[in-house]
Amino acid sequence: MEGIDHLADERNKAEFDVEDMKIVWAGSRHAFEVSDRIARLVASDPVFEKSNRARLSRKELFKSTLRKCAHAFKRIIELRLNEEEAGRLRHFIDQPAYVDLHWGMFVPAIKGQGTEEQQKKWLSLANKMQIIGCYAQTELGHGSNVQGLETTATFDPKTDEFVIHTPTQTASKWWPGGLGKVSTHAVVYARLITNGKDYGIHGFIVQLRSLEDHSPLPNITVGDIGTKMGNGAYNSMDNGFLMFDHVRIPRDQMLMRLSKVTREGEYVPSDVPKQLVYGTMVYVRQTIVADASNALSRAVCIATRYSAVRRQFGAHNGGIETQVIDYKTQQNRLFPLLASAYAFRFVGEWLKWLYTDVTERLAASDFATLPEAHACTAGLKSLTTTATADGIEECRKLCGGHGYLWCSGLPELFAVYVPACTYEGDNVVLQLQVARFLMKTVAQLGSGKVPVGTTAYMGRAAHLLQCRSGVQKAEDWLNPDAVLEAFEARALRMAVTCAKNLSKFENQEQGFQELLADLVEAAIAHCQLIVVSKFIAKLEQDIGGKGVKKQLNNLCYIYALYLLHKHLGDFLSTNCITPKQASLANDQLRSLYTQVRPNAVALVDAFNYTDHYLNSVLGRYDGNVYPKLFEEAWKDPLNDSVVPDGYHEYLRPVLKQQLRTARL
Ligand SMILES: CCCCCCCC/C=C\C/C=C/C(=O)SCCNC(=O)CCNC(=O)[C@H](O)C(C)(C)COP(=O)(O)OP(=O)(O)OC[C@H]1O[C@@H](n2cnc3c(N)ncnc32)[C@H](O)[C@@H]1OP(=O)(O)O
Ligand SMILES: Cc1cc2nc3c(=O)[nH]c(=O)nc-3n(C[C@H](O)[C@H](O)[C@H](O)COP(=O)(O)OP(=O)(O)OC[C@H]3O[C@@H](n4cnc5c(N)ncnc54)[C@H](O)[C@@H]3O)c2cc1C
Repeated sequence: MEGIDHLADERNKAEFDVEDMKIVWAGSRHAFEVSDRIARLVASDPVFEKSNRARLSRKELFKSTLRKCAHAFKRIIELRLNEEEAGRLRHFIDQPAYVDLHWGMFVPAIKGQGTEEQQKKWLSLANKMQIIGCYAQTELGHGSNVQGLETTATFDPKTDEFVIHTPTQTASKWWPGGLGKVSTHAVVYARLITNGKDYGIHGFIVQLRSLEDHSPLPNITVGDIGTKMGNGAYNSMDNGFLMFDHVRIPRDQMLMRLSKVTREGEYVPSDVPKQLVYGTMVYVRQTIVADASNALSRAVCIATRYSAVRRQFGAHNGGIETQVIDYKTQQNRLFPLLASAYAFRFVGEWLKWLYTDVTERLAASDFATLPEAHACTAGLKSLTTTATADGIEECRKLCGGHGYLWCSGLPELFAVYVPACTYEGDNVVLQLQVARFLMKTVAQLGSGKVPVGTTAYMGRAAHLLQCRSGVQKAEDWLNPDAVLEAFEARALRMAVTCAKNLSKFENQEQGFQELLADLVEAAIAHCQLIVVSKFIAKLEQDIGGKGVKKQLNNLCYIYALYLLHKHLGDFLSTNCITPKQASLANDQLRSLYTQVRPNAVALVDAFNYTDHYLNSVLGRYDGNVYPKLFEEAWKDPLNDSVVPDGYHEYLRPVLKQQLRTARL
């Protein structure tokens, strides 16, 4: 029935003020108001309709994406939206597109690596979208191993130009988003060669297509790499391939903020760490962490509302059946994901602060915190995207059979999200960066250098290596010190064990390769500690609103104790806790699930998602699932006719054949 809120009873049960929680989730009242206004603007504009995306051919989908981007740009100008509002607009349009790479990587790469003069020239064009750019780093043969890239940029002093060339097939650029069909320009990463010497990977601005008719410029071969996983999903993006046949660009199109090539061809190395050439990746990894909570909360919102609507078993004497959300198994799968969504929100906020802080320090030539910023962005990108991709799939299963329908919103969300485990650095490769950072930190313990920031706990090694948890009853697991100590001791002990095992190898690099799997586990333990500690730190802030802090407290301990339960092997094998304490943690977890249960629907309402953004029949705000599932089914092209196309050619002859055979 239209107009009825099938989830009203659930909403009435809530023990906190949802409106206040919306502000906490958004980050501030201002952020909430901007998001709310822009989400409604998108939802009410027919050009941004997306419910039929799965039924479009790739070409139709791509053209509709171009239309949406053009319309969005028009609205941004008409409504004079600022940068923040424009970013929210793109977010709520919710269709991967070339603009993501233009604004998300091309512009930041120029900002981070271009000189002031270069920024002035290129950003004024890019900001008005008079040129459209992408980030062309990955090649067919190398993605993770950036130092292994093969594209060359050879300086020609005769003409004061670089010659950009693709020497082999594996050197072809492959994957850059926006490259395939749209970008007029790219920041191309290539090996800089001058005076016969290879100086490694540097960034160059290269024009790819004519600004008159969009055709590729001479000696450039460019196209789309093909259809990707899922219907709709990431197929709105033109990930591309690109080959150069001795393409010439002026010398001043090398991004020269960090290092330079003079008119004479002399290479002038940077007086800042060369790793700053990777700065765009640090920036984007930070935004990916901030985005993980968006994707996970969206899936959790769908699964929670549907779990409250769906009933199976448990009816007695003709009574009403049990809501599946009341099964402890459902809660044990769903509530840790709800808690993770909030946890990732807060760690994302903190990482944004860390990124801003390191950027300011770099501007003042203080490079001390760069390794930590790299480790945190890499490790948290890996941790949050892995958990989010797995979490979306778990939400699909939590919705039973109907979760597998495209109109549940979950299959497409998964297909769009899962490459986040690979792009901006494969998640295992990134955890190995964290492991290297941890091994360095452990090696320095006792040298007088005090670990700071996220590794400060390692400075308390004497205590953490021998302490035993003091937990004696289930409620003790709600003590932040008890939780933090267990997570710190586990992370430190795993890192120290790896370091000890490494020291048994004569060749450290060989040892590192041998211990890769353990090192990744140690890195994950360290990153989980960061998330837990930032959630606990959030609770120490002044959070107002009726009952809001209590709910966040419950979610925080669900997150921590669920991790403890999931990684029990780590905690027990490192003697951080006893089996009895593990069992008490489980008791506490069950109690927290009971406390969250009446608030579950309100906790997902606090995400403030419009039905347009969710695009899910199962996650509808009003919970009116069943009639809408039918409506969706009737819309399917297969139901356009009662007898399907192909009946006369392929079905009737078979049926007739069977008839004849049966008569024999
Ligand atoms: C909401 C808005 C969102 C906008 C964004 C839209 C998203 C759109 C979706 C997709 C876009 C996708 C884009 C891409 O995928 S772009 C390509 C990304 N590619 C990668 O991430 C490659 C992964 N590989 C690497 O990052 C590196 O090569 C490495 C980390 C694996 C290092 O390899 P290695 O060979 O060991 O190292 P090096 O010799 O190169 O350097 C070692 C040295 O440098 C330190 N270091 C490495 N990376 C960084 C860094 N980023 N910052 C600072 N320092 C770094 C490393 O720690 C070593 O330090 P040392 O031990 O002290 O020597
Ligand atoms: C949707 C999508 C969008 C993308 N957009 C862009 C873009 O805009 N611009 C761009 O330049 N690139 C882009 N990429 C490319 C992306 O950055 C790379 O695919 C990514 O960095 C992973 O590199 P790879 O493909 O070389 O993986 P590989 O390194 O080949 O990984 C294969 C396997 O090897 C393992 N492995 C690799 N090295 C190690 C190691 N040292 N130790 C242990 N295990 C290892 C990995 O864990 C993985 O299991 C995109 C990719 C995707 C999927």
